[in-house]
Amino acid sequence: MTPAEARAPAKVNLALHVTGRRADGYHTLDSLVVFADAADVVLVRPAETPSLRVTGPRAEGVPTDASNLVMRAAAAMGVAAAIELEKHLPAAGGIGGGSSDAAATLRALAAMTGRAPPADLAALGADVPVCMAPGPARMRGIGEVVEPLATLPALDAVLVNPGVAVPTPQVFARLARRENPPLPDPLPALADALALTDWLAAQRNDLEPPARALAPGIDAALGALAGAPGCRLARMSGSGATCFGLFPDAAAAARAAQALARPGWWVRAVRLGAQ
Ligand SMILES: C[C@](O)(CO)[C@H](O)COP(=O)(O)OP(=O)(O)OC[C@H]1O[C@@H](n2ccc(N)nc2=O)[C@H](O)[C@@H]1O
Ligand SMILES: Nc1ncnc2c1ncn2[C@@H]1O[C@H](COP(=O)(O)OP(=O)(O)OP(=O)(O)O)[C@@H](O)[C@H]1O
Repeated sequence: MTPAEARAPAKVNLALHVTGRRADGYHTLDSLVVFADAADVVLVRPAETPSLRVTGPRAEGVPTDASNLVMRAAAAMGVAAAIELEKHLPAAGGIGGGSSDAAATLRALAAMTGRAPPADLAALGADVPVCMAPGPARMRGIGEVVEPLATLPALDAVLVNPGVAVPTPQVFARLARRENPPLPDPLPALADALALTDWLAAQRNDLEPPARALAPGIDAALGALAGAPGCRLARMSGSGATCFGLFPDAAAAARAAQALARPGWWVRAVRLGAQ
């Protein structure tokens, strides 16, 4: 067995409609998901006993014990491995840090051992199924129903995390309304980035109002993005607090990222949906 590496790209919910709640308390979603060219990196090596080392610029505060989702992913595959997790993405940030790391671990361990990943991916986290093959997708159920959208146009964006960790369960618990309209079915044909952006403006992230009530820093991030020259749409991803702004091209996104930089904020110009 030789070591293997996998990238764990940031997940962005371009739209996130909460459509109901199941008897077990999990919410049903209808979400348009894309991935960014900003990522954590997972490296796995064969070992007698499982171990984890967390490195990188965003390692602080990330669990290094069995509660880390990469360790839970390895345990679910029944593989003992020495894992190195290089953190670049803010944790508890609404861009699937833990879920994308778990999915990357499963891909790396599958490459290292030849074993198949476990069948019940959602048991590791509702975002793990969509993170298994990172690409544009419509996600439904509680996250286990994933429909790839190969033709979705790529977008130039800026991600802003205002430095507040927002626990996902608290955001769902504060929803004023659990039954909301789903995305249109089927989705319309969206020829280019501008058509996609215009259409997205009429969709929602239903978790944005409860997250804003919990973490006022989100208002500041959304306001700053919306006021950046060229920004066509500013919205929160997942359960927050990371927000994204959509821009006409990579140069406008890069200029905005530079202008938005401030202490305590994580700001990145990214390309969404072009993996
Ligand atoms: C909000 C999203 O980020 C949208 O992509 C995800 O659905 C959250 O995915 P995740 O972080 O992998 O979520 P999990 O770790 O499975 O769940 C964390 C908590 O969020 C709530 N949760 C999550 C997903 C879902 N469909 N309904 C929920 O109510 C539950 O309280 C759950 O205990
Ligand atoms: N590999 C990991 N990276 C980051 N956080 C992790 C990891 N494993 C476990 N955690 C824990 O999970 C919690 C948040 O996980 P995660 O980063 O997936 O949230 P999120 O980005 O808000 O997810 P989502 O976009 O699905 O709402 C944190 O409290 C953190 O302690």
